[in-house]
Amino acid sequence: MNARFLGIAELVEAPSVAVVVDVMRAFTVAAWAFAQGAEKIVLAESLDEALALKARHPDWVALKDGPSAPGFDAVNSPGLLRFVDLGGRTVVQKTTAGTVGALAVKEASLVLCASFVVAEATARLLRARECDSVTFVVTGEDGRADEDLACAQYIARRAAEAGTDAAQFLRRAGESRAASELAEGVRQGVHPDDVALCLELDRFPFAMVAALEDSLMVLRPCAVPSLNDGA
Ligand SMILES: O=C(O)[C@H](CS(=O)(=O)O)OP(=O)(O)O
Ligand SMILES: [Mg+2]
Repeated sequence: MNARFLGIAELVEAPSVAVVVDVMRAFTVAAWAFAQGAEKIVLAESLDEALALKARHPDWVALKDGPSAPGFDAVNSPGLLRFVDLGGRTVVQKTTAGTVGALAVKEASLVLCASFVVAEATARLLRARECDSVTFVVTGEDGRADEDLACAQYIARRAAEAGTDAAQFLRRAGESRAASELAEGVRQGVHPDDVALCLELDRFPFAMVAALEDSLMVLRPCAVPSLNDGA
């Protein structure tokens, strides 16, 4: 597989296949939202758009990163979201890096949103679709966030060879600036378990596919056949 790793600002043309990586915390949170029963996640362009969507659909759950704010129902924390029943709900998510990265590749023919908790399912979907050229979007810190780059490199390796060991990639993510900032209370809207939850390898068996639906970028879980199913 031909893999390239780009920051959001380096995306000059729409890739064919994009894997948008945000370990801490947008796409760990998104996976937890699906685990808690959410039907879909609308990725909002701005806080104003998130609030406008919420106003139009009062039953939707509006989620932002940083501290909570009027009009929003939840923050971008897996540790907090794992206790929320989202059965059948639509979540609207707006964050600094992850959602921006996904919206930057909305013209791609296949967009996967990923983190360590869905790494194997993401790699397996890339294999199943026989994707031989994949652009990994490293969303954090202008493409230099090591938790995102490590996860992207791990998924790329797993997509090419099933035997890759995750330990060194998880160690890099655990030593990243984002992990330190979350642990030290620099970031807001944080639960003490957030870093550990973001480093849980393959916590969930699904990948996450984003696609345009009526001009909104919508993220949905995607079941991936397990190895035992012959994939
Ligand atoms: O929620 C996060 O961890 C970050 C935003 S900040 O760095 O905490 O302000 O957003 P994300 O888009 O999930 O990287
Ligand atoms: Mg991030």
